[in-house]
Amino acid sequence: MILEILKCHGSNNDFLIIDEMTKPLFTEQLRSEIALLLCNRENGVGADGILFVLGSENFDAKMRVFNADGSEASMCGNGLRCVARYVCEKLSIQSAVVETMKANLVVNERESILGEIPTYQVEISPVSFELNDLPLTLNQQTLIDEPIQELSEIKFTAVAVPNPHLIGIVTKDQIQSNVQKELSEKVNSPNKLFPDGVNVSFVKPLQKGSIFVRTFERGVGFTNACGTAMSASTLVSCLLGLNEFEQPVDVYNPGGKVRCVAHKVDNSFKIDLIGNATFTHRFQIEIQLEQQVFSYLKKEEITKEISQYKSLEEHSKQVLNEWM
Ligand SMILES: N[C@@H](CCC[C@H](N)C(=O)O)C(=O)O
Repeated sequence: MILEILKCHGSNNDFLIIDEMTKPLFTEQLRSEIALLLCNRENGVGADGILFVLGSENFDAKMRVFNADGSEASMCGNGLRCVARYVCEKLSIQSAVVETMKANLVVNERESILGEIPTYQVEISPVSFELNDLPLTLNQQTLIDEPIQELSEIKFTAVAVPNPHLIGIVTKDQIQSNVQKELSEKVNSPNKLFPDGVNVSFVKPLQKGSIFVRTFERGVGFTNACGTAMSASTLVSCLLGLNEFEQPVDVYNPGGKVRCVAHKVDNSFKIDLIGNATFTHRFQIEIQLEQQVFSYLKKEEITKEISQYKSLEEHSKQVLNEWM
């Protein structure tokens, strides 16, 4: 089978987009196997995940997200920005609704966050602090800024947006230590607390209106950034009084920077995630699904977009050098 693949990234969290809008091409099992084969950084194309873009009966498109280990996730914030751009450009529209596993989400083209970098805003919702929704097996209903005794002394907040996140506000020393890796590996191996695993973020407040977030992603490991994690971290920083609801928060990450706005209406929450949607490569591959092998027929690097994004990487590095 011959496949066209678009490689893209949001904050250097990179994905392969496979277009199934005209008709579904794969079974569930095959999507998982393709993710394992193509995301491999040694002998695959290399990516943190695959975004399958499908047609939708009631909305503009549907997104399915598979992690590099072949597991499916209910949501992907950085990936949704890339899918937003893909769908808007394909349908010649500036705004769309994309169906995801648990919600139909509004996405919009936005003015660039720096230079001419293509920028999209996506809605991150639904949000739940109920432990059953992650799931996190503890004898309580929610976990807001509290340590989990079995894990560590760090205080965590557990939130589903709707994929599961564990967010800890930490010091610079804790970010630079091995603690996050050890703890994340524990909760993403078979364990009683998080039967489905969890994305673990360490958050360092920088100054009012800006935070740094580093995330160990379920199904991948440390990535340059995780969009749902940065959204969840912004929300938690507002809930704990470090930042303000309805005000933009600059979220720095090892791959760049995004802007998030957390909204609270009565007791329900949602977050806007605004950031780059950069297309870096176009590939045509021939894939033999039964043998699980592939070869390249065409490779094209989109150099203009790769160099446009460098300005944001530089800006982010400079800011982090000042503050961290
Ligand atoms: N990188 C993504 C999240 C991808 C899914 C996550 N690893 C999970 O399993 O929940 C993002 O940008 O949100």
